[in-house]
Amino acid sequence: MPHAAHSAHAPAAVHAEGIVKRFGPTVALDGVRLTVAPGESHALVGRNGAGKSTLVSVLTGLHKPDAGSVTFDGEPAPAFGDTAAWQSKVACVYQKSMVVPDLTVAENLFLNRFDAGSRFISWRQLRRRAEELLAGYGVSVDPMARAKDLAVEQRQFVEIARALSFGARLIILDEPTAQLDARGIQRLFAKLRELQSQGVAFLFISHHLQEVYELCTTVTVYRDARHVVTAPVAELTKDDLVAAMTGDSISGTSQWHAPVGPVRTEEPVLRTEGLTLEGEFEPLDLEVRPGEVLGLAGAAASGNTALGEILVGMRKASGGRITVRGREVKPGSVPHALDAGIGYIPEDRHRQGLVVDRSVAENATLTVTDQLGPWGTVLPSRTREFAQSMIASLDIKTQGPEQPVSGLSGGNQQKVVVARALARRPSALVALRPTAGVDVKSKDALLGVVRRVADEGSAAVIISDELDDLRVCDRVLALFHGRVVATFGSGWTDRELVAAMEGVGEQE
Ligand SMILES: Nc1ncnc2c1ncn2[C@@H]1O[C@H](COP(=O)(O)OP(=O)(O)OP(=O)(O)O)[C@@H](O)[C@H]1O
Repeated sequence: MPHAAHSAHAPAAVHAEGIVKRFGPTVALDGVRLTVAPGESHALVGRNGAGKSTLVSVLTGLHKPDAGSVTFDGEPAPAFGDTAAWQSKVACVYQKSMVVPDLTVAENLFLNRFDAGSRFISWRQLRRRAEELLAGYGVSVDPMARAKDLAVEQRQFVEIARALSFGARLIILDEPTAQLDARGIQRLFAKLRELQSQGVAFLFISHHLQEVYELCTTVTVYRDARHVVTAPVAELTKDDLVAAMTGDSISGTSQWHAPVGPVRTEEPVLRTEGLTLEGEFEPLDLEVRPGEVLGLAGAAASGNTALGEILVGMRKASGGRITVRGREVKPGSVPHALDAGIGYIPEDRHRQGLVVDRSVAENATLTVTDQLGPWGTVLPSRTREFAQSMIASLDIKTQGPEQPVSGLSGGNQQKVVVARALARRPSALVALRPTAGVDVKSKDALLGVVRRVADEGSAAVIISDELDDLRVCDRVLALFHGRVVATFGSGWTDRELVAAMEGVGEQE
């Protein structure tokens, strides 16, 4: 090998040096570096807006840096715009799928890959080639299955196999576990370790520091567009890592539990009676009192998400009813749920949350325009003022209320979604996995806001499988296969709650 003469080590899978990237007045990357060794699993962590996604765009050829250099395997990165050449070096598996849902796995694997000479490729041939390719990477997925019918981690395997088949030896995973349950995560990690042993390198971006410790050997921290530290994971405690991310030393907050308050006797704000959705969850009577945060814990297919979607009017129950402060809510209608006082923090900001080309201020006030001026007029000053208070209380990193939401980092966009839900001062706040994609420190701030909404007399429901989300709850119901299998006060241990969500908890 040409490089071997110079170094005992193989050249880095990727080496980036002095990378600068500006968006107008924003410096998204300020001379950062990153080196990932072959076969290494390297974590990149940082708070929302630190520059992680921007670096990924630079490393995958989507953004041209204003300064700096990138090499793959010791060779200069391909020319900007030469997509095929970039594909042979690196690929990123995003939270949002890049596969075409209606096509089969085989078709997705070979999409845009037939040269003119192979126009008449037969289905049988396509299938055989797909089978070989998948088997080559130890991926057991039916090549004839439609992509949309795959489990999330199977879809990720297909995307990884596709990238490797182009020759890439570096795979970037951007929050890959966001939509996976505990078993899915273990299957994904097992596959990543197997590929790593074959020399494939991974750059792993996650706000779940626990996963960083489980999977990665090295970690790099960025803060405010700058490189802060690169170190073996084993040499940094979780507190060190958080301190590097935030620039100060905070600790212990994630272990915080809601204090045990007095038993509340007021009439419930939110109540369900016999609420059910056939095939999703069994009839359920819930009562959430003023000042209470109720957690609905459950893994994928537990029914907790369907229940949340019914509470906020996105789906219609097959039986039962919902009342807010004694008033029945018309089923299956988001506007009616809003009118009844139900505020909603959705899970998927890309689809349900925002009008991305509008400003932070406009998005934050979308549900309250009737309160921002007399007779239906919207006073810009009032809108700005309201947005500014939200930016401060949720710590939204933005140039100001006028900045389009499209220019915010993912986690900061999620905070705008939260601001919008809070704007109406809802009687009952329903949050679906509210902190997905939000950094550790903002997570605490955001959950603190939910807690505060309740403390001021509203009811709140958090639907999640994230233990940190559930820690702020006064009471947690664990759902498994559509049934409540356990109820916890605020003193549960991680083990017992996880066990209940996995269906092995003690029955009540
Ligand atoms: N297209 C864009 N236009 C303007 N500003 C942008 C654009 N993309 C990113 N930025 C800004 O660059 C900075 C870095 O954003 P980036 O998305 O890289 O952060 P991140 O670390 O990935 O955050 P998150 O954890 O929230 O995803 C932020 O201040 C963001 O507002």
